[in-house]
Amino acid sequence: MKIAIAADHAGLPLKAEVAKVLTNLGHEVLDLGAHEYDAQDDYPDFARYVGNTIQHQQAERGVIVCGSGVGASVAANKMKGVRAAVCHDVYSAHQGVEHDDMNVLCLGARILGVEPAREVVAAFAGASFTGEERHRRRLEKVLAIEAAN
Ligand SMILES: O=C(CO)[C@H](O)[C@H](O)[C@H](O)COP(=O)(O)O
Repeated sequence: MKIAIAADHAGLPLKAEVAKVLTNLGHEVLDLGAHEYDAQDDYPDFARYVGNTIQHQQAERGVIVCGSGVGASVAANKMKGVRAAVCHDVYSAHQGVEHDDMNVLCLGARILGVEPAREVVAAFAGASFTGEERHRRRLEKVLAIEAAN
């Protein structure tokens, strides 16, 4: 799968680990920066880069890393077609895809250690939307909210 990743200054060190995990799992990683530390980096810019690649079908999924994961998810969810969430546990990371068709995982590098982050990223990348009727019904309702606003 093609997965876009990005991070602000706070998420930069963890982004490198995310890239390694995904590459080792056989995914194609599109690294949208930051590529060097700059304390003036702003997380909405990186959320937008990832969201744009998903909107233009240049990647199926994305991972955005900031300090807490919160800003990245708030910004990414403003973009049509993006379903982002902060997940710092393995269950949410796979269930969010399986039930909610989450396509962007947001991580907080100031919260989550490297080892748990590796497992969370692997769970996210390894999961698929189940497509069960109740999940489709709920997803349609989410998409209707998006379309109406
Ligand atoms: O955690 C974040 C947003 O939820 C981001 O990493 C922010 O950029 C964070 O606020 C960074 O804080 P800093 O004091 O500018 O390093």
